[in-house]
Amino acid sequence: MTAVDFTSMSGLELMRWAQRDRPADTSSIGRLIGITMDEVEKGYAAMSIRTQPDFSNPLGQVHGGIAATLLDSVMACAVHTTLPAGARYTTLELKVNYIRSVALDAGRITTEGRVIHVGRTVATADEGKAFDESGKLVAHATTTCMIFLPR
Ligand SMILES: CC(C)(COP(=O)(O)OP(=O)(O)OC[C@H]1O[C@@H](n2cnc3c(N)ncnc32)[C@H](O)[C@@H]1OP(=O)(O)O)[C@@H](O)C(=O)NCCC(=O)NCCSC(=O)Cc1ccccc1
Repeated sequence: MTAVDFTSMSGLELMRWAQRDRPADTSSIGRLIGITMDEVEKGYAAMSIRTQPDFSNPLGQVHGGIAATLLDSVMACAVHTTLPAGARYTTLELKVNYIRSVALDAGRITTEGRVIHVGRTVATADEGKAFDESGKLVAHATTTCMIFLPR
């Protein structure tokens, strides 16, 4: 397998690589719960997931952590698409509103994230939105990310 030099890729190049070429057996939270990276543009990302019985909370609906994980991921990746090669980042804060419960057999949940602001040390994103298969909004979110630019 050819080694990939992540430090030489811009955030957008890295996200496009992750969408297109990342080996399916690479360990990640995305692989564990089945997140698909559907679209990546500068300042924008879209991801989806198929609901499964193991997502159940004790109330018999999809656990809120699934939407939170998707929304955290999609907004952070949207931020990442704006960063130069070698920059790192992390989520500082995440706020999720759960608008509708998601049934375990709901099917595919799609999410989108859009960047609002990218500064030297802080980035914010919103329009972290999650929709069910009928197009109904099930959750929305905002985030603040910390950026570590290369020295
Ligand atoms: C019900 C409410 C909280 C408030 O709704 P409002 O905004 O005041 O009402 P609105 O009239 O605008 O209707 C909006 C939609 O809600 C539906 N609906 C309304 N009332 C009821 C009702 N009484 N019963 C059933 N459904 C009701 C209504 O039909 C409509 O849908 P539709 O347009 O027909 O398709 C809603 O926002 C919601 O379900 N959020 C998701 C919460 C969620 O899933 N959290 C994550 C899981 S928690 C977790 O995992 C943590 C945990 C771990 C371990 C153990 C335990 C927990």
